[in-house]
Amino acid sequence: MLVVEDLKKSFGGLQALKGVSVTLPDESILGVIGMNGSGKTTLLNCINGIYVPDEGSIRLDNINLVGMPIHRVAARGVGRTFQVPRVFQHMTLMENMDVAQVAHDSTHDERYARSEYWLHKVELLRLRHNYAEELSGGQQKLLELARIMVANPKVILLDEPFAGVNPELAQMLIGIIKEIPQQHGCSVILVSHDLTSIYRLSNHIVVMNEGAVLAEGSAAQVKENPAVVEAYLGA
Ligand SMILES: Nc1ncnc2c1ncn2[C@@H]1O[C@H](COP(=O)(O)OP(=O)(O)OP(=O)(O)O)[C@@H](O)[C@H]1O
Repeated sequence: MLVVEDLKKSFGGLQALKGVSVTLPDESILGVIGMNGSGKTTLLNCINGIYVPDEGSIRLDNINLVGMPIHRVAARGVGRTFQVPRVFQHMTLMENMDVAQVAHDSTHDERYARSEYWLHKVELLRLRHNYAEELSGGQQKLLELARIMVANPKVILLDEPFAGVNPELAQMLIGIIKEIPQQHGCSVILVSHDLTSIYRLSNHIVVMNEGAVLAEGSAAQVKENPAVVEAYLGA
């Protein structure tokens, strides 16, 4: 379980997170929505160690991640994708997948099989010897997801996975994300402006507004919350 408590982060005079608390139970999907600039990406950046929060705690299975460098947070089982995918452009897809498993105590054959499994899942296996730079933007997002999943994470943080992805690939992505908690024992924090996908996928939704949690609950609860409708959905 990932528990974030009272997280605060400022950039100069701007308070991007004003005391945010969220809980991600095991094998679940937490959707995070909110207007531009409400602090969603900053929350992810604090969780995976890109930023050190000013205050608050982030505990994964009771271990505080605050202050850990990014690679150690990753080694604890936190995977992350970005709004603009960060794959290794000048490596082949298989090399990208292999790099993600360097810390793993497994044989070359085991790593190869896992790489093939995930590339097959995201329907990129036929391109496994191509360079990542040859992929479309949407395919790079799929590769990035495959690359974090091949490392066998406990928690993945997905930042706008559907942005810039064509509808067909987005449907495939939704299907893959949906089965990750139960099939792979991994929880998901999903940040997206795509409300339809958020409502479809999330067990619980947090609505952020100006660096704070404005509301949370099920899709139905969030949709009916007057504060949410006024501040966000009705905007
Ligand atoms: N490194 C940084 N330096 C200065 N300000 C930053 C930095 N990162 C984020 N901010 C500011 O913090 C606030 C929250 O930004 P953040 O990217 O977390 O919002 P967001 O909800 O993810 O927005 P969007 O939906 O547009 O991606 C914004 O005002 C942003 O300009």
